[in-house]
Amino acid sequence: METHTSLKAVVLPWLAMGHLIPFLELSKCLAKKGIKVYFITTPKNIARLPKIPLDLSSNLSLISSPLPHLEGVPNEAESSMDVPPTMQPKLKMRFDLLRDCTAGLLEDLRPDWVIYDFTSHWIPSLSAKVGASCAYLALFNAASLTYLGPPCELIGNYRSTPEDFAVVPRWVPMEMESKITYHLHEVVKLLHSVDEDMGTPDTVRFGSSIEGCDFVCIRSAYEFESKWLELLSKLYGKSIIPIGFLFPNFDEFDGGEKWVLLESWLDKQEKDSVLYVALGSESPPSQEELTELAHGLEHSNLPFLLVLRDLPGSTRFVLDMLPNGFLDRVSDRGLVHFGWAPQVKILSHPSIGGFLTHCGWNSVIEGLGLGRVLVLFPIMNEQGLVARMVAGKRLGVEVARDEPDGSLRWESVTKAIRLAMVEKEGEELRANARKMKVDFATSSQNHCIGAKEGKMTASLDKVDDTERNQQNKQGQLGCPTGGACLWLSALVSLASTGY
Ligand SMILES: O=c1ccn([C@@H]2O[C@H](COP(=O)(O)OP(=O)(O)O[C@H]3O[C@H](CO)[C@@H](O)[C@H](O)[C@H]3O)[C@@H](O)[C@H]2O)c(=O)[nH]1
Repeated sequence: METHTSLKAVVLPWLAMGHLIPFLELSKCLAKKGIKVYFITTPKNIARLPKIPLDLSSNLSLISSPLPHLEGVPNEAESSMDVPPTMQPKLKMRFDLLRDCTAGLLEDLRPDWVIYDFTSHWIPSLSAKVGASCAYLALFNAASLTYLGPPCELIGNYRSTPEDFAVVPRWVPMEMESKITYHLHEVVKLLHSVDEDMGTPDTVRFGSSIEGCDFVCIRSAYEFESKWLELLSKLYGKSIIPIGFLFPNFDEFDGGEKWVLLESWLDKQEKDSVLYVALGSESPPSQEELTELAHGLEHSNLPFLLVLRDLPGSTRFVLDMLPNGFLDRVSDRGLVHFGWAPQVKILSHPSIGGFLTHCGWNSVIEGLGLGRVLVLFPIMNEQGLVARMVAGKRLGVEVARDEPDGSLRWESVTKAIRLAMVEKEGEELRANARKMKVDFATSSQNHCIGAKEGKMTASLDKVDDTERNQQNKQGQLGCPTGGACLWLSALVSLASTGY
């Protein structure tokens, strides 16, 4: 195995479980390659992460960086799952207060590379000060990122009305025949959640992160969305490295006592019979959504495992938001789990057949990576775009909502669940999803077939630095300069050879 013992990388994810987990997976890959990795996050988030495998602990250090206080954010809130959606922008402002402390750490650690998330769009200038190169790790898929647009569009915020967002963007060529766009009601909801006084908008964070980096790593693969990856590279004017799906190793997750109970219930169910229902870490359903979801599950007459968490900052228990008598009526075939659930372990159980998901990219990867057919139930962020992409690939079915207001009826929930899980017309979806397990497994093993099959790997070793720089300027190769290429080639070889 090729190793890179002299290289150091600092990794700085956003404070959200859906970001901490894949950043940690990438860190583990790099540590396996002999790169010394410093993973920076807050104390509470460190405690939430799976244990670092012993054989990697000498190369992978978790650095605890306490969050400074910010008025209006509870001191104990260290992750997006600790605050309601309305407080997310404030949590980002609190995260921005880590800038000085991060600058100090970079001075001390003197890394070759910094790998950062969209929230820390201030990393490129800090990296430059210590002579480090930087890579932005994008955790959306390429189709969604393409829809969001190039950095100038994101920073300029040129799309301003809901209607602007409900059409396929002008930079997506007609021949792509894309149907990936937001529904009007999704945009209205998104725009309502943006408060002008809440610091740097997400669009600017995304745009500046893309603009400032030496290259973009993306959690996807060429086999899955080659056309989107190619278009995105053109749009960004720099190359992007699809690093594969970073599928988490579920053996490393300690399910604890919760898992013992869940497993014993799952063991009693028939193979492929149970629908797993979970809505991620930061997308709480509204009262209307939860009511209709519960009635939809009830009327489906199928076994299910529903995961719910209390809304952060709310005085109301989520249990009290369920319809009266629901738990009793479904007790013979449904289990409701309250609190954080060992999701990857659950999804890997043979009795799980399908996954009703909010379409967070991690959940979609985890569901498809285990061959589960998806029932697509987007709630916020880019999730509507993910739902349309996955439905377009015939890997799942989206729960229909009423236009124009996006209201939900339990009948649509029941219909989508039954189609995906048992109806004859859903057989193609189930077969396609099962096949994805094989595709994702191969891709995870190889850690980014995309890069292997793409132009990057081939080009890298053949061009010298001058040529690279020229190509880089033209946006053809996107290879960072000088010694940085060493690290990049480590990443690319990691991508192409697996570990
Ligand atoms: O009870 C739980 C809840 C979540 N998870 C894990 O937490 C992660 C959740 O990630 P994801 O499914 O992507 O959901 P969110 O964290 O809610 O997603 C945020 O981050 C994603 C990646 O950027 C975006 O696609 C979403 O829109 C955004 O809301 C996954 O690994 C889950 O396995 C658990 O293990 N147990």
